[in-house]
Amino acid sequence: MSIAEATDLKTEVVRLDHVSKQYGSGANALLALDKVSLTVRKGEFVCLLGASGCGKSTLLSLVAGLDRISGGTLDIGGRHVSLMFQEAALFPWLSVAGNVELPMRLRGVGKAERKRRAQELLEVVRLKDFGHKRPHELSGGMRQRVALARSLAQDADILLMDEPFGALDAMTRDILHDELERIWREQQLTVLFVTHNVREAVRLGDRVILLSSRPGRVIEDFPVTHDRPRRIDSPEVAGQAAEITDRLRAEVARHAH
Ligand SMILES: Nc1ncnc2c1ncn2[C@@H]1O[C@H](COP(=O)(O)OP(=O)(O)OP(=O)(O)O)[C@@H](O)[C@H]1O
Repeated sequence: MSIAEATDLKTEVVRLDHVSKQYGSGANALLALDKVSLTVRKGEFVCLLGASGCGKSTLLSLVAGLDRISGGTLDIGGRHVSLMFQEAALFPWLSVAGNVELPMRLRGVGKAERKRRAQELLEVVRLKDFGHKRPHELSGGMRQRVALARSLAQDADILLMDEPFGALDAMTRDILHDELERIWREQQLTVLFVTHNVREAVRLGDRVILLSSRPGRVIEDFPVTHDRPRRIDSPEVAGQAAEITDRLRAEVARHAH
């Protein structure tokens, strides 16, 4: 690796400094995030973990620019983000290829180039023969692959993923972990990934950031250094997941008192 590349890898692409988010005002005010500070570097895979309602989705929507922060600073340096959710939310009247082409159509990419790129992305997610199908003809796992291809079609600098595999069975999820890890490496993506699932976070992340119960604050930032590709059922992943789960349980119990 050249020095330039090494420096590039250290570039911070997302920086949150004491970011707070309050919904509503007065008696209806709800503090969802409280002075959250975190950075994500180029090429990093960062998982966000926390109890239900701690503000994980709020944090992603702030980074995506879908909502405004109430305090602190948030800087993504004008980079482009794409957001992927638990439900694929594909357009049922468009073919699979049409769904993948859509972000390019909106950007004004010409038809031939769009078709070429959509086919390339369908190959990346291993759906090259399914471009002509309609979303309802696919399984849940296949639909999430299409959603991933559509996210990649946005040519974003940062991929924001909100429990993208939460609705899938364990086996399908396992396969998609492998696929996402491969694509992340090949395409040198930067990923901010929200999950409830501690093992999933350790399986995928370079770091696992634990948020407190509402209002969300960063309570711990766990580096994950096990060799890749990892297996979700490996002793290393299970061991670190148990450690993080204990920390999460302690936090949930603290909040319950
Ligand atoms: N648009 C909104 N208006 C008002 N309150 C909101 C809004 N969006 C989220 N909230 C509240 O903010 C808090 C954080 O919600 P958020 O969805 O970010 O949590 P989460 O950690 O993603 O939850 P889960 O893990 O259950 O998906 C919750 O109490 C939620 O009710």
